Amino acid sequence: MRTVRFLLTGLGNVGVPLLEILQSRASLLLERYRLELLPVGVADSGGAAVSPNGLDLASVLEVKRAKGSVASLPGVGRPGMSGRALVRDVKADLLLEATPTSLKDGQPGLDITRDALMRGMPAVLASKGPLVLGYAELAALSDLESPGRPALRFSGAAGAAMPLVSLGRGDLALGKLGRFEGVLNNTSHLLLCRMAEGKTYEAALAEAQALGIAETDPSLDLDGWDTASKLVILANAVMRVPTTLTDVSVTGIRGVTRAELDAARAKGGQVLLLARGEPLGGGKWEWSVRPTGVDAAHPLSRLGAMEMGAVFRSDLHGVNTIINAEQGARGTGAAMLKDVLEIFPD
Ligand SMILES: NC(=O)C1=CN([C@@H]2O[C@H](COP(=O)(O)OP(=O)(O)OC[C@H]3O[C@@H](n4cnc5c(N)ncnc54)[C@H](OP(=O)(O)O)[C@@H]3O)[C@@H](O)[C@H]2O)C=CC1
Ligand SMILES: N[C@@H](CC=O)C(=O)O
Repeated sequence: MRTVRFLLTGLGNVGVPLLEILQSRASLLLERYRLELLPVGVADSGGAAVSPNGLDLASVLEVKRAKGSVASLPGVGRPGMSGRALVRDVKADLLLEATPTSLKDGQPGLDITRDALMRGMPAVLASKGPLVLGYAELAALSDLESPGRPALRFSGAAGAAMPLVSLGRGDLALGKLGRFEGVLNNTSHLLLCRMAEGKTYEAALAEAQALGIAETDPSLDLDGWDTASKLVILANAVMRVPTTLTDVSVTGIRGVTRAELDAARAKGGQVLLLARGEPLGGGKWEWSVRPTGVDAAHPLSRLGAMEMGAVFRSDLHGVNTIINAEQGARGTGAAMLKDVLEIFPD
């Protein structure tokens, strides 16, 4: 049996289900992969909890379900201890990062991830900020560009449970990729669908928040920036084109009218917040995110309210369309654990 001691920063809609999966699948991990994942440090906005022998998952989950901080846990709580201090001071084999995304400075995830990689600790990210603002730097610090450096994985950041990074980087290897299209943000898609059904914007956003899929700052969803972030991550990691947010033309869903929604539905399609990458030749691509009316012939035209999807076109592999129906953020936790299994293969 192998024991991997891990740190988890961020214990919200993603971090909590991740720990729940670890609890419910602990015996499967042991039986199938001979792997024990031991939480030795966790952090939220109030501080941290640390135990070199392993934290009691039930107590961590109990305090988070009660909306408390792990810093209050008797004996192990460290009020005010930051995620960065956790990575610096606690001996561990792996970082799992799920703090809120900031597209202004990538923090706190960017510093936390950089510190972990520089300490030789592999990192698995759900947060997008570090990748969107620091992809080149983090790739150079990790196995993505520097063989022998610690691993950096981020399946959950670029499409939650939809395995876009694995498909694009792995299964479509050697293909010359053509136009990419994707509905990469569940919250905005749910809002567009609910508005087409006659629901209010506010009610639809409340539904997304109750499901745990809206960003901590939901304007990232509504204004297209979460979609653009995922597109930037895919551009760098899958299309392998150095790309930043300033390369993406971004329009969110706030200006979409009921008439536009009705017109698209009348043609058997719908309005999608579509992320698009268009190869222009010579290694250049055009990137955009904008509400787009698609007709019935489009591969994503029948996407349900709780679905996201993407279309990869490759000269070797043809057209691959992937659609994922998800209920909440649990799939992101599962995607992070898939990344862990990739880093620590049997
Ligand atoms: N929700 C989803 O479906 C998905 C989310 N993501 C990404 O995953 C990340 C987490 O999302 P989500 O769980 O929904 O967000 P939440 O807002 O639900 O949770 C964020 C967590 O981070 C903690 N936190 C906030 N600031 C700090 C800090 N400075 N140091 C340490 N911990 C901190 C919060 O603490 P406290 O508990 O005290 O508030 C909370 O536990 C985001 O970057 C998001 O973009 C990726 C894919 C899907
Ligand atoms: N806010 C995002 C969560 C996953 O990245 C979404 O709604 O898709």
